Amino acid sequence: HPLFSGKVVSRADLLPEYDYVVVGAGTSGLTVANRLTEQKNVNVLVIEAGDLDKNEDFVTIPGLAGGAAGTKYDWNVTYTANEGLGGRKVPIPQGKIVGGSSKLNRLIFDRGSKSDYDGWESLGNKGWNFAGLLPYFKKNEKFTPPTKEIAAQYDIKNDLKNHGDKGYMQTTFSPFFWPTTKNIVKATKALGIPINDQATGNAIGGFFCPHNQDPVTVTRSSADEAYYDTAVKRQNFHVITGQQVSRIVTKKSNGAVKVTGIEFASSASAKRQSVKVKQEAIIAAGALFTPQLLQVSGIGDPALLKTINVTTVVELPAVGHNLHDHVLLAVANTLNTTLITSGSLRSNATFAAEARKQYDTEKKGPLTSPTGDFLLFLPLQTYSNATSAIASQAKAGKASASLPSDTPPEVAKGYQAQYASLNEKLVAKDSAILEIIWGDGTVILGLQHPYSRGSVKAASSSVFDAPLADVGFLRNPIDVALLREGIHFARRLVKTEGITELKPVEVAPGANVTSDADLDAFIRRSSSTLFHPAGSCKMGPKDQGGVVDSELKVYGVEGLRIVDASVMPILPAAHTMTTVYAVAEKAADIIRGSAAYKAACLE
Ligand SMILES: Cc1cc2nc3c(=O)[nH]c(=O)nc-3n(C[C@H](O)[C@H](O)[C@H](O)COP(=O)(O)OP(=O)(O)OC[C@H]3O[C@@H](n4cnc5c(N)ncnc54)[C@H](O)[C@@H]3O)c2cc1C
Repeated sequence: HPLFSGKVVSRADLLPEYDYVVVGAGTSGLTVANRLTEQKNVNVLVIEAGDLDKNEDFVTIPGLAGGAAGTKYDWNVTYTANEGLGGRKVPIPQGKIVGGSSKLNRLIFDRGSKSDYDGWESLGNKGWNFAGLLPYFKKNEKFTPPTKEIAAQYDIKNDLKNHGDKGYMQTTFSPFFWPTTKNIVKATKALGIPINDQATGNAIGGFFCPHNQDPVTVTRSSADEAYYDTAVKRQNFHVITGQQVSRIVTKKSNGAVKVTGIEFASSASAKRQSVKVKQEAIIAAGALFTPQLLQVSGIGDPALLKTINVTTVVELPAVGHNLHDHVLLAVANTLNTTLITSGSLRSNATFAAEARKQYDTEKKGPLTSPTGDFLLFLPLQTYSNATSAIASQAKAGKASASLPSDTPPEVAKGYQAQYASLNEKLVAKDSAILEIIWGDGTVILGLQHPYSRGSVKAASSSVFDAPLADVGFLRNPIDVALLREGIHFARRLVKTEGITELKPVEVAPGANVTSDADLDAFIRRSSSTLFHPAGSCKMGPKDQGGVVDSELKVYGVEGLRIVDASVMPILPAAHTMTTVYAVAEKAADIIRGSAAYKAACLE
């Protein structure tokens, strides 16, 4: 085809012009593109840098989930050297594939608490609260309750009114739980921690966690199976793969800047090609690549743009700031038990072969489980006795301790409001500070409301040079204190009835590591990512560092919206995929309610 060198997946003809061009066929991009093409008079092109997968086992089989990280389906990028981690560089997997990171992830499908989303509204985003998002959480999913056996064994009850049954995303519980899940549930009860249903807005305490997997085929349900497969036969839904968007093309007239096209290429040296945008460009390239694309297109901080030789089109210094991510820290124990554990899949070839046979023939057994069947999301006062000491430390501290030194004033002002909200979360009972993922002796701690912030900066004027993403982990020492308390809790947990019978012996950091100084050194030496970068083009008032308004429109540019993880003003205490889908479903409704969309439908 004369217009492009990549592959148009859905149709052989790329049109010169589309109503909507979506950048990135990932979790959010496919959701929005699917919903917009439900109206057949509107046409949409999705441009994706990666390719379609070939249904490899590591993509489809729940027990192998996460296996696509580090492959050609991953951008294989790394956060920049992190001062708070002693200069370490932490790899951050990001999907480069149709389906985006929903093809790489661990299938944990959970919502945050009501307080998390209500907090978005309090930061100046009208209508963005739990009640406003609930219809979209439901719209996304087609929920199937657990099998009778699992429900009975674990006493899992789900109120179906909190779930969707018509969505494209298949969600259910895996039909196999690793045996020591019973031990962690028993210990949770012994500690007096309540077990709730995460879908209700009360994702506090313990909960049994659904996964985005199909209950019949027992394979991953990603944005690809859910939103691409169901839209691909529509004549008005076009997808082109293997093409990286290199620039958002804009035009200035009468003082206004308007998007007119999208430019793309298959490689840094390939010829740039472009399509025209009739109504809007919708950016869904993820929390690291979306701000980079804006910057190389001249939308960002003039000081940064000057250093990379890009002419400023729209002055928006907040682009790329407020990047944050959940911090992961593992406290590891060996177990002495006759129960089978997930490590057997790697260490015992006979066991692994039997598990594979069982999966292939019956769709049962260990490979149906991505693990993470039971999670804990704990308020500070549930896992620590140091709440008032840490709350005083935070109150006495300066918000600026969380921020890079070159933070623009409006971003710092917006963060001041976040800091106040984070301080409230420290003492709240309805806000989780720490996640615990039990992995057969390994207690994974996930810091849910980190104080520290970083930024994404384009490294050059070329989108083909990986962006410089400084996630700023542990910049603020409060984050270290919250994790230190987490280690103390992990130790208490394994000394609790339920876990004691597994005879745990701590191997990392090791029982002899007890002083604050030694624990802090371990934390800085070992922390990494829980894979949830967000916030780098946050939704919020412009004078508080917002990049998009509450309709997800980029300030100062007509015809440009962002719909991915970068718009979250502050991370919820939850894994991020489910929230990304809800935001994208809501985004599609916002766009469909717009005058431009309605006018296009009438044409
Ligand atoms: C290893 C891993 C494990 C995770 N585990 C979980 C989990 O178990 N549960 C959970 O809830 N969350 C999990 N997450 C997080 C979750 O998957 C993400 O938050 C979510 O998928 C992000 O969606 P998105 O739409 O913002 O970006 P993505 O889904 O990453 O989509 C972005 C898309 O844009 C494309 N793109 C980028 N730049 C360009 C460009 N210039 N031109 C064209 N295309 C471009 C990318 O290739 C990609 O396909 C995990 C993530 C990872 C990486």
